[in-house]
Amino acid sequence: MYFHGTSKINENNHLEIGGVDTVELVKKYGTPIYVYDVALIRDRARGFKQTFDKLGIKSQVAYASKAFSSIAMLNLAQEEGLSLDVVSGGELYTAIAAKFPADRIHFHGNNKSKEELELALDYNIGCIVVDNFYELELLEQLTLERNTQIAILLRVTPGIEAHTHDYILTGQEDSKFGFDLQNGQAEEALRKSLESKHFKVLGLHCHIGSQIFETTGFILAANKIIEKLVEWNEKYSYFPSVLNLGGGFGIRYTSEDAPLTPDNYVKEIIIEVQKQTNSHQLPMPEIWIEPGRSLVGEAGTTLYTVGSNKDVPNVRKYIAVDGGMSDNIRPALYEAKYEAVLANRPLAKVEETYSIAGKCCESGDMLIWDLPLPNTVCNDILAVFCTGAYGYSMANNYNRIPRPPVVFVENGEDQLVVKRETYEDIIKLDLPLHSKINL
Ligand SMILES: Cc1ncc(COP(=O)(O)O)c(C=O)c1O
Ligand SMILES: N[C@@H](CCCC[NH3+])C(=O)O
Repeated sequence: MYFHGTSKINENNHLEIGGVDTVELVKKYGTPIYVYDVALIRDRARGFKQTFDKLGIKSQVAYASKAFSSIAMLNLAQEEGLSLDVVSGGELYTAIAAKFPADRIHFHGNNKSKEELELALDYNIGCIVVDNFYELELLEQLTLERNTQIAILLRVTPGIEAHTHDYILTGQEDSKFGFDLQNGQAEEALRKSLESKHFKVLGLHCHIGSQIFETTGFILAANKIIEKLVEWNEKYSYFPSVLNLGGGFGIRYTSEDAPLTPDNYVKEIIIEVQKQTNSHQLPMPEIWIEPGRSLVGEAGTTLYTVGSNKDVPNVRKYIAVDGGMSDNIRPALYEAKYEAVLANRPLAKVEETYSIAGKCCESGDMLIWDLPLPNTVCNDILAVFCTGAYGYSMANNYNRIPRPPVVFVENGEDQLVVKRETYEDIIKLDLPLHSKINL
């Protein structure tokens, strides 16, 4: 049995997280419920930040809020001195509502709308990561109308195929994201940006993919970028002050995963950039990174109540929980694997193998296949580990199932940070037929 962060078995023989008994949490808040181990998030944030500080490298560690965005989460990111990566008007709006310092917000996205860019300009955010020529033109027009200047990074695709699931790869040549580094697009984007007096071109950004366990891909990407920068420095006398190498640092979902620690992920990358820039007698740029999953993924645990079961003799035993692909779509989307225990009796003898079904009307709504568990009965509490990234943020109302609440636990205290959705919430945007209500 593997426990993340502060999770452990307590004197009541229950799973405890952040000093709080999960069985008590279920009594208080019901199920399903996402529980976040705040100390683990702080620990990860400090791990990344301190590595840069110890090496004396100017940096920004931006939390990729797509992994889990809520006002309290952004407050926590701010408390830990992180910057923030947002990728939509909604994520930016959450940052504004959380009063996140504007100058530390970076705005991503491959199809930002005029309204989204205007919101970013209104709030005067730290920088916009420009993804394509359409956006470059639109942003130039908007800054011209406002007679203002905005800091930008150019997102480039370095042509790296990182070893991960196809759908979460982003750095390869055939990708919807960014300016291609090899075919001249990135250079053209740089030239256009440098010509505009409305842009302050901070530097380049790349993100090679997600759930990556090795530093090789990051190093390769950095090298390809620096190679171009050397060329561009000669041609345009331009060298960036910022090199943003994105996120994507892998975490341990199951025993098959062997992640590095935050300092190990970034140390090698920093050293390589230092080596390359030194060898070309160029200044060391600030290094920015954007971890999402590695900050919050292992900190999240989802608690479910076990309900029905079905035995298919000689084939499989199913047990169903009171959530599923509506609160965790990753198994259905990526065949993602998870580990789980019974939170109310984690030490009970393992004597069965169950497949854990969700309650949605889809055969593919399976959370875990072939999970070894004790004899499990209705009302047992199943704790699925490592659901903190892309769980709540990808939750949905399929079958009109309300989204679960989010509770933070730390030092023996629990705090509700996102309320449970209600049936009223589910229908609140609906209008009856013939209502004749216009926008
Ligand atoms: C541009 C960018 N930055 C950061 C991230 C965060 O990735 P992860 O959660 O894997 O760290 C992503 C998602 O893959 C991304 O697309
Ligand atoms: N949402 C994905 C990863 C994509 C990250 C954003 N580019 C996941 O759950 O693993």
